[in-house]
Amino acid sequence: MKQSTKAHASKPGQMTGVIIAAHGRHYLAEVNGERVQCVTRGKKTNVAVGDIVKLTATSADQAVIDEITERKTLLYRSDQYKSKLLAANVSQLFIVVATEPGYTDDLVSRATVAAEAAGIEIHLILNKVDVTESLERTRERLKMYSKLGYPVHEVSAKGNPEHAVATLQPLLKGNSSILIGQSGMGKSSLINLLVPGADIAVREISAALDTGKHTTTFTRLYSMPDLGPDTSIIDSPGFQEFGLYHLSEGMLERAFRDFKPYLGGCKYYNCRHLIEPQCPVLDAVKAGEIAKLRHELYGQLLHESAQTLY
Ligand SMILES: Nc1nc2c(ncn2[C@@H]2O[C@H](COP(=O)(O)OP(=O)(O)OP(=O)(O)O)[C@@H](O)[C@H]2O)c(=O)[nH]1
Ligand SMILES: [Zn+2]
Repeated sequence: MKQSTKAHASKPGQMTGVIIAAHGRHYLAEVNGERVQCVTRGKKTNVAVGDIVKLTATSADQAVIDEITERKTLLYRSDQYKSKLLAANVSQLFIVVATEPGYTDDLVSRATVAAEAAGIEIHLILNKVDVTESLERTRERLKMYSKLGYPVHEVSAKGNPEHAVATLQPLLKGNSSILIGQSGMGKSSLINLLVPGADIAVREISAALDTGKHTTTFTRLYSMPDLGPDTSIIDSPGFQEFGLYHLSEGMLERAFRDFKPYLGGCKYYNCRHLIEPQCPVLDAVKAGEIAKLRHELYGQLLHESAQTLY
């Protein structure tokens, strides 16, 4: 999106930075390669990792956030009560799954729906392909996603790290990406391969934000200057749930890529594709063209969307 330079011209003393970590109302921004602690004005917590912000310095290494510049994308989750910003301005989402332990289709599919709704490209990474016993079964399960057009990249962070880097680096180059995954899939192992020094950076960020022992519970952004000036990767904590209460009915049906060919053909203009007669979406589920799992998740998300209290 083109932005008028005038609207975003900096005031005297103002700096532009990117938010690289967030913890409560405390943020860390990177400004010309330097880290600056910053806070919002008032009680606002509407800043996300990846946001480009205008800052005014309050001391040598502290600042206040004046303005969030227009976001290209915003990825978020939500529960009944409020939404939780995951990342701003990312162009692609990598969902890490593994041969072992097993991943949950419900969570993977919810992540795809969130990304589709936000206009973010989706890739899956199948890690631990060295675990051969469960490889074929996992590949079979993942066909549901490759059929939707989401690329699945096979790697082994531990078994063949060079291959993992060679596979993923070209995909990251020039893009801002976010990695998500359930605990145990090997996301940290992959981040450490892709971002040498990530461990040290996490400790430094944690100290700067004063998060104490909770070193892995916050989202952080790593610039990857070796891959170009606009390359970055966001690491987010593992998750057990992925609420999407914020998506309206209309947004939901469009966020299911598999529904697209069938939308618009329903007998009733306000068809919810649940029990209505003459619904091509339901026909496609019956015919096996849309996976049952995906349609069930759609039904569940519609239900959640009706429960929103905010
Ligand atoms: N066999 C095998 N094990 C791996 C591979 N990658 C990671 N692991 C192991 O899987 C376990 C989990 O890896 P992590 O990188 O900590 O996983 P994570 O997804 O960051 O998990 P959390 O830190 O719990 O969020 C560790 O014991 C790793 O050694 C792989 O390619 N093959
Ligand atoms: Zn319908």
